[in-house]
Amino acid sequence: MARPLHIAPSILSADFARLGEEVRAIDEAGADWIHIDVMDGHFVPNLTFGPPVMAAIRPVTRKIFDVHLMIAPVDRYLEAFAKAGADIITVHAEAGPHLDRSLQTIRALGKKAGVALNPSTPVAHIKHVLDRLDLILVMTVNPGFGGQSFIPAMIEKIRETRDLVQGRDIDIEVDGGITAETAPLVVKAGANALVAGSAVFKGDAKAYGRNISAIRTSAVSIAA
Ligand SMILES: O=C(CO)[C@@H](O)[C@H](O)COP(=O)(O)O
Ligand SMILES: [Fe+2]
Repeated sequence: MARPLHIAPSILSADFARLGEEVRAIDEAGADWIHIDVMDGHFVPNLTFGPPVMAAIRPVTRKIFDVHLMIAPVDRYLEAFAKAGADIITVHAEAGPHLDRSLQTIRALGKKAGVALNPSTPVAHIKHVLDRLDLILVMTVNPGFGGQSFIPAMIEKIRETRDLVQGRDIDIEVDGGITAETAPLVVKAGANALVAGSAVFKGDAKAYGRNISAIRTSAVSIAA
C-alpha cells in the first residue's frame, strides 16, 4: 500500500522577522510537517538558526517538526535539537565519521531518525544502516540555499532508494526545487514526503494554502 503523502514547507523561505506568524500561517494552510533547515556555515555555505529559535516556535504549532541538520560534526548537537522540540532529526551521511552511532543516538533520544544524501552521495552509502532509519532524504539540489533548480538526475536516485527500502517502514523525502511541476515526477519515482520552500512561501500568507494545495494536487494526480 502507498505511504501517506506529507507536504513539508521549509521555513528557510519564510519572513524571519515574523517567524512565529509564518509558522502559524503554514500550519493553518495545511502543512503536514514543518521543515526546519539548520545550517552551520561549514558543512554548507550558509548560516541559519539553532535550538533556541526552534524552541521559540515550538509552541506555535503541534505539527511534526522535521529538522534537517546541515551541521558537521553533528553528534554534539543532537540532544539540544531533541530538547528544542524536534520530531524527526535528519543528519547528512557525511556529517560525522560514525553515521550508525548518530542514528542510534537520535532514536535513543526518542526521535525519528533520518539520513540525507547529497546529490553526489551514492544510495549504497546507507545500505548497512537501514534498520536504524525512519526516513531517507534525497537532496534534489546541493544543500545550502532555497530557490535552486531541481536536479533531474535525482529521479533515478529516488527510484533506487525506493527499491532499496522495499518492505520497510521508511519515508522517502525529497528536498530542493520541489514545485507543482516537479512533485509528480518525484512521487512517481517513489518519494512520499515533499519539502518545498520557495514554492510555498510565495505571495502573501493568504496564498500559502493555494500553494500547498497545488503541490499536493499535482503529486496525487500522478499517483492516482
Ligand atoms: O535544505 C534545503 C536547502 O539546503 C531546503 O530545505 C530548501 O529550503 C528548499 O528550498 P526550495 O528549493 O524548495 O526553495
Ligand atoms: Fe532542507
